Order: sequence, then C-alpha cells, then structure tokens
Amino acid sequence: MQPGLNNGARLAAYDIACRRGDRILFKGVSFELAPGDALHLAGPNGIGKSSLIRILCGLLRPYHGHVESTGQIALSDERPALDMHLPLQDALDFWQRIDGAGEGRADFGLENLLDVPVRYLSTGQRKRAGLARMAASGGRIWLLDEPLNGLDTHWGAAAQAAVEAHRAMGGIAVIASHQPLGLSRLRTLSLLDHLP
Ligand SMILES: Nc1ncnc2c1ncn2[C@@H]1O[C@H](COP(=O)(O)OP(=O)(O)OP(=O)(O)O)[C@@H](O)[C@H]1O
Repeated sequence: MQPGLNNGARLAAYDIACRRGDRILFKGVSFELAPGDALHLAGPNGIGKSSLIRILCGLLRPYHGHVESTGQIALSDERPALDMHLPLQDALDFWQRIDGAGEGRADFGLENLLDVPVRYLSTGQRKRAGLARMAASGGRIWLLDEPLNGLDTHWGAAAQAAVEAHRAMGGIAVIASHQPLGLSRLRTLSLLDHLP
C-alpha cells in the first residue's frame, strides 16, 4: 500500500446472522478488514452472499451481530444506480456532484459511450458504467456483488485491476462472486461454513 493515501479504512463484521422471511440463511460470520485487504464471499446460489453485502452497507439489518466501518462505503451490484434516461456522461456527473471528486482513475472504456442513454447500453457496458460510478465515488470500502457478471475476459481483467489499484491506495474490497478471482492476497469466506 502506498503510504498516506486512504489510510484508516476498516470494515469488521461480528457474529453476523441473516434471516430472510422465516429462514436463517447463515450465522456466525465474523471478519476484520484493514487497508489493502480483499475478501471473496463464496457459496452457491441463494446461500446469502448478496444479503451479506447488503448487511455490510446497512441496507439490510442483521438478525444477529453487528458491523463496524470506518470510511465511505461504495456499492456495485446488479443495478448500475444510474439514471436510465440520461446520457451516460450526465448520469455519471449526477453522482460526481454528490460524491465530489473521487479516485476516478479506473478506465472502463466508456469514452465513446458518454453520449449514449444508459438504457441503450449493453449488459456489459452497463456493468462497466456501474463500476466506473463506484470507482469515481471516492469510497474507501468497495462492496462488489458479482462484479464479473456480463463482462468479457478483457473487462473482467480490467475490473480486477481496478480493485487491485484501489487496494494499493489503501482501499478495502469485499467481492461476492461465483467466478474465480485473480486477486493477490485474497481471503475467502465461504458461507457454506456458516450454515445454521
Ligand atoms: N426480501 C426477501 N424476503 C425473503 N427472502 C428473500 C428476500 N430476498 C432474498 N431472499 C432469499 O434469501 C436467499 C438468499 O438470497 P441472496 O440473493 O442473498 O443469495 P446469493 O447467495 O447472493 O444468491 P446468488 O448466488 O443466486 O446471487 C434466497 O433464498 C432468496 O430467495
């Protein structure tokens, strides 16, 4: 990690259990992440990876346990969180005005698409736009739910390179993914180990 940049980020989960409907999905999930750390959330469909991501960013209340964080959290999931009716540039600018100038260094190859309304973007282009929105937010803690879905080999590698650059700046990444990840020093948390 480069000294002096984005230091102090922290994300910790303590004995988290998740209940959806009348079903406990998982229990006993604990971890602590420091600047530069990356955690891969693994497990089969429906086990609760997206639910855990939502708990970590405060969108879902844990059934048990608690989350502590230091540093702004940025989320990328299946929704790009961009106005479908705006040209991509305007949709990204909306968040830029709210978030202020973020890292903005990740290249997701969007230069030729900035005048295209978000609704006309392809699946992969929309995914890249959502990742670019997250990367530009300046959030020190990235929560990525299936970031490689819809991306071809080139942009899948670019997304992972962006995560590595974020970590090198002292950022933290939590990644729910079915696909193998090529990240360095990657910790893995399998929700299969936390069934009730
Ligand atoms: N609002 C809800 N009410 C009740 N059950 C829900 C709700 N949202 C999700 N679930 C259930 O919670 C379980 C976990 O869903 P979740 O999306 O967290 O799993 P996942 O591991 O991310 O799955 P996938 O790998 O398919 O994306 C699923 O059985 C799902 O049907």
